[in-house]
Amino acid sequence: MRIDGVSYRTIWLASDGIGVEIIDQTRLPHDFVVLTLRSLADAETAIRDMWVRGAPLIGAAAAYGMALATREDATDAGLAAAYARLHATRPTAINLKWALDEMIAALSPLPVADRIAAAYARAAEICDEDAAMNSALGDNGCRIIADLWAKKQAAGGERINLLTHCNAGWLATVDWGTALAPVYKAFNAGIPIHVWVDETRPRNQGASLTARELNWHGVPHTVIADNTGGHLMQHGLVDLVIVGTDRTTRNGDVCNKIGTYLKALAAKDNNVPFYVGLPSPTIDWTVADGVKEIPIEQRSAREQTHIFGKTEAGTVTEVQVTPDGSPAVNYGFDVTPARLITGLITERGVCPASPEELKALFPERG
Ligand SMILES: CSC[C@@H](O)[C@@H](O)C(=O)COP(=O)(O)O
Repeated sequence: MRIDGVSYRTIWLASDGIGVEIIDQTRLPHDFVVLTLRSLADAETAIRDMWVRGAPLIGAAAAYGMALATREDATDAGLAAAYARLHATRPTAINLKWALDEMIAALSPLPVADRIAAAYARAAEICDEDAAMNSALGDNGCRIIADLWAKKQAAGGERINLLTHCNAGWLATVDWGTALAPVYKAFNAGIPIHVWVDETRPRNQGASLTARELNWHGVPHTVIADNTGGHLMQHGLVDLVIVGTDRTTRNGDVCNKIGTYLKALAAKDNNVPFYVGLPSPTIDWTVADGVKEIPIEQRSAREQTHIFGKTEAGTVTEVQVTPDGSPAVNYGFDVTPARLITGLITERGVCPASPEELKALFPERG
């Protein structure tokens, strides 16, 4: 992703070869701030407090967290303690556990003295693999958009209108994004595309992050209140929905940011195709029924009762939106059952959301 002519990933090794640099996503969209993580504790805080967020980026940050941890204690006991601390930071995105397991598999067989270098090497590989998978799934999703555009253009349409929820773009991954990778590929290929951006209360990942990155890339978009999508679909103003996912079960149930399920219901009722973009580390092969089995993160009620914004004077500040004393609850995710999903867009291709089709695409895992 390029910002003001400079190419960025969302996470990279600092020039000293030790620290890990990230973009502080809590400061976006108003301020672009790069932070350096120097310890296991820094990585833990960065994930838990959502300086970095989005399933694939959480996994990449956890991998580098393990690398930082090896500098503090690379023994088996040290690795196990680091695994436990990082694993406890956020419960829903399965990429976190996937990346930690990858790191343990790479490090455990090695002598302790070799583990620091190996940990940094595997973390860098995980980042490269994420970028490559997302690029490939972007190509696969772009073909869906191109087909829809060919039909719409033949019928006299002027542009493709795509709706997305939360931020499943470049900022949620190492590069490209998941739901937004097909958008960037389509835009780069000259397909006229416009994105309806759900604001995504309570943390506003749509309004603050998706809008920010589409804006950086020059993709036409419009931010909408979370409840607007159904109305737009009823009036033919949405050609397709693409969202990301924090965990997809082997049956094809999709867990994603709270509110995704309601968009899928509205899409089904209006015959709007509803797709999910996901790199394969987001599939949890150990889980079948997403509603019953996926742990749903509950975050601080303050994220619901308060909101950040920029004043006319240019100061970023937090204000309270609820009356004093009103309780609030903050579920982070919900599960969209496979029956509501048109297709899963992966790095290997697009498949219906079913156990048989997922297994056929990933025979070595299923
Ligand atoms: C490629 S990202 C897919 C999901 O991780 C994304 O849509 C999402 O729900 C992110 O949630 P967040 O709570 O911001 O980490």
